[in-house]
Amino acid sequence: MLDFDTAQQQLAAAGAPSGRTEHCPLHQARGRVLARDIIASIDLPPHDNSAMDGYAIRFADWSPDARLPVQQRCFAGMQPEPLQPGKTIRLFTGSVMPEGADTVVMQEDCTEADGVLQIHQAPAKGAHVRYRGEDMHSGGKVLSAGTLIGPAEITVLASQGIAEVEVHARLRVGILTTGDELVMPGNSLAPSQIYNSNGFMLAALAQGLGAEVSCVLHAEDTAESLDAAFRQLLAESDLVLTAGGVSVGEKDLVKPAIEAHGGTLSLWRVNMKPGKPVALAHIGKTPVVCLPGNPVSAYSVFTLLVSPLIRNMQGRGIIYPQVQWGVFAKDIVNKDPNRIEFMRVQASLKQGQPVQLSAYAQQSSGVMSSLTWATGLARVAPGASMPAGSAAPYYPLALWLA
Ligand SMILES: Nc1nc2c(c(=O)[nH]1)N[C@H]1C(S)=C(S)[C@@H](COP(=O)(O)OP(=O)(O)OC[C@H]3O[C@@H](n4cnc5c(N)ncnc54)[C@H](O)[C@@H]3O)O[C@H]1N2
Ligand code: MOO
Repeated sequence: MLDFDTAQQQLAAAGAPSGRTEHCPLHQARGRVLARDIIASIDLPPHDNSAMDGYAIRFADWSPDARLPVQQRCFAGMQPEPLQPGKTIRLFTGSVMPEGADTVVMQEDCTEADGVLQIHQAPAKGAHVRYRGEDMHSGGKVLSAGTLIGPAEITVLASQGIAEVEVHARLRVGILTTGDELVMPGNSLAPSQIYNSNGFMLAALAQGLGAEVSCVLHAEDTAESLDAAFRQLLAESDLVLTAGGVSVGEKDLVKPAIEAHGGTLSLWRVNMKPGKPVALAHIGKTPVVCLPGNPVSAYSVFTLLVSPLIRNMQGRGIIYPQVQWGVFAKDIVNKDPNRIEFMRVQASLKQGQPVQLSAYAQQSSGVMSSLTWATGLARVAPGASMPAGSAAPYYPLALWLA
């Protein structure tokens, strides 16, 4: 059996970014991946300015009974006059600091009457001033190529006046399910049939990572149906995912279909539970990853083994999200002596305590209800007995499926 961490690294390296990039308007950039470093073209803030509604003074002019005539009212967006000695300039949050002023007194700490200011609270020198370039410096790198663009990155890009960014072309993922027992949701079920959940699940998982789903196909268990499906998948996709039908059963037609398209499939038995059977092939440059048919197994394999490959092919700088730690709320046993168990767990946080991990009662790979309940996967070594309170690596789904 292939070691889980080795399998994760080998799969992550099974594909590369296509090199195709495109220009994307900022309002459509959320979820895209930067293709180039972003260098600041302006200092931010671009000038010293006030952090409060108040008055600009020269600190040296202040004394408990000073009376400072108001020289100018300077709103944000106006150019202030140089501050004359012994005077003050009325400012608002974001107003440019006048030349000669070094301190802002907030309006709650003073009173203005008949155009003269009296300050009741001793100011601190330099108070409430935001300095030019204290946030970003012209010429400095503000974002790196490979960054996933979210609201924070969009804020930074907009603040630099950037309206359009160069991003990696969206990764196109094609999905194939197989199995004659499967029926599409929306149809009625005959005896011995079940609904096809893997196709919808894998599409949603790929979209959740920011990939574009090029097609979701279901092939009958015949060579012709699979051949036609692979033709379409390969024409439309950068990465192909299949679910089911590649382990040890007798009706395994996925492997010959891949071989018929010039791929060589290496079937791995990865030492993970759920999710042992995983296969990888390349048809031309296109990686094809075959996931187990059990939906929970396919979900776990996607999360832990396929998501790093997708991030890598998207051109992202971080392909392995953080693995955190938690402690089990109850005693846990992994009865399998050979496979690492990735248990569906819910994490909860209480003040001053380590993250508590509660395992779903039913850990079988057929139990899909565990997926909506879980916040992550906890890793338990083969054969390990973990008394309540013992620490385990925790893979948060919020990070691993993003
Ligand atoms: N004799 C052995 N049997 C099995 C082994 C083994 O080592 N020896 N491994 C087990 C493990 S672990 C898994 S996981 C499964 C994987 O089987 P396959 O990947 O070949 O998948 P199938 O046999 O086609 O299906 C398994 C299961 O999942 C259901 N399924 C398949 N596709 C879908 C779908 N799109 N939506 C919903 N459910 C789906 C299918 O009906 C089966 O119940 O093999 C074990 N057996
Ligand atoms: O590994 Mo299978 O995925 O246990 O059900």
